[in-house]
Amino acid sequence: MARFEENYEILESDRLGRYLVAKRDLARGELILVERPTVVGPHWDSDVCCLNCFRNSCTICRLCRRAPLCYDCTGHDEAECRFYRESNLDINFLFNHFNVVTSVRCLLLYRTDRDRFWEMRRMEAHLEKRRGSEIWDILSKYVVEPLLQNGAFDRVGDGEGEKLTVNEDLIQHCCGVFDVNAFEIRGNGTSQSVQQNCFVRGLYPRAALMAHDCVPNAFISVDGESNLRVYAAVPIEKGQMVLFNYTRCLFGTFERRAHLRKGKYFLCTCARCEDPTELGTHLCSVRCTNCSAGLCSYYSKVTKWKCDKCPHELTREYVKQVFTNARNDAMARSFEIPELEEAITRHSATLNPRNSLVLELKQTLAGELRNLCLASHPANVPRHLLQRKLELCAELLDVLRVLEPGISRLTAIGLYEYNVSLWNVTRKNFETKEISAKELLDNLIKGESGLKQSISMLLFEHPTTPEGQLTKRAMQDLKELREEIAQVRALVGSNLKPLAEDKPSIID
Ligand SMILES: C[S@@+](CC[C@H](N)C(=O)[O-])C[C@H]1O[C@@H](n2cnc3c(N)ncnc32)[C@H](O)[C@@H]1O
Repeated sequence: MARFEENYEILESDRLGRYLVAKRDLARGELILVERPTVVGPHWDSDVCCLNCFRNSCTICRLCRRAPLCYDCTGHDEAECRFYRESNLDINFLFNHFNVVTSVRCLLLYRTDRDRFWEMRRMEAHLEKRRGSEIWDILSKYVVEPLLQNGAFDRVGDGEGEKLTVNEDLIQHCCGVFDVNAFEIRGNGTSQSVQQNCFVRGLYPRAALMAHDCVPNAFISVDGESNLRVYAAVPIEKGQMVLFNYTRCLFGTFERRAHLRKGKYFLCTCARCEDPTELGTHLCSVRCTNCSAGLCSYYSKVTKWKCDKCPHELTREYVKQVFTNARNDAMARSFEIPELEEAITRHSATLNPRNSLVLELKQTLAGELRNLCLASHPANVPRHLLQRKLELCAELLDVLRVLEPGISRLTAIGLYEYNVSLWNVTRKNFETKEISAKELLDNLIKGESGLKQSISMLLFEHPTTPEGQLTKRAMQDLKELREEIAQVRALVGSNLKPLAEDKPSIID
């Protein structure tokens, strides 16, 4: 891994703490670093699951007689097994207190890898900001107390010289380090069917040094062995910070800032957060009630909702009400297409068609249309629904171009969905003779180019993740699309007509 050190250096400032900076110009898609995890473990709030693969557990380890395992796994980490075996913990301890698993793993580093233990101790946990907070009290009850009351760590460090004093602050530090720094691990190689309520996270001390920005220039992927790779999403010049988005790209500024303040303990002041229009995307803007052509955005310096077309200002109460209405609808999540359409129309009128809450409804709608297409043959899906999916994807891609430039998982998915819909709509238009064979060919070629662009981004995803599965499907689609292009090209070339009647097989 040493060779990656020529890619970045670690700097430090009062505001950011430690952060990564490019040591040389990095090209789009270039690998910046690879890191194996210091600790991988379930979120403290997860359901009981296999300690080896995080799938549903149904048995226990034959050696320590405490660790939950699944049918396929015969053991778990050796040091962890020894720890539970030698402890005086009740046989049901982990079933009653599964919340402790990841903290125990952090503490066991003291036995297994002292350097990594001290590295973990050095990581930012925001202990003082968390002390006495709601999360502190919850973790005291569910993690700290079970470990201290049961004397679980009385013997850690025995036989290795120094004895580790495990107290409340140390356990809270382990929890804080995970909350502030850990990356989610989705469907890694050993946990293909990770159960719904087992949220697995990994600690990567080097990658965790990336500072946050709401428009990142780097992205990550995690492979089947839980190794994490950091890539440049766009070209990064020497001396620029390597920036990762800690929160959700399509959240509006209020939600992003709240999420970062609550979970990462800082107020984000990036260019996107400081711009009332969110770089022109208007994700947080509300339609003006005076001129209706204008959009009102929040100017935090003067604490006012001001219109961009007229002198009108909205009251806080009004804005709060329209946001609450839309949030309630987004949370209620009706999956009926007509109801989603109705909610989108209603909230577009008060917020705006690109407001993050409306976009959330649109994403749900696009997902429903996608399910419909998957459940039936494209030929049976009404054209107006395919056309609607196209519009929704195009709108989402427009926003992503600004907020997640370069290589992006969301863009890759959007491009895939857009181009598959384009393919299907084009076929239908040709079937009904609304377009010529030449236009069919042009659109198929356009779809091929979009699909290739999507695959070029999806290829960064590990095969066992949902996006990895999508890559496989997209490659198969590309193959079929190319075959179809070859057939249509031959027909256009030989000038056969009328194509729709003579060659229905091409579009079936
Ligand atoms: C994952 S850690 C990053 C490493 C950390 N800077 C360190 O020294 O260990 C996240 C923490 O870094 C700081 N941080 C990261 N990005 C920031 C930003 N854009 N503005 C302010 N603080 C930031 C915050 O303290 C945040 O809780």
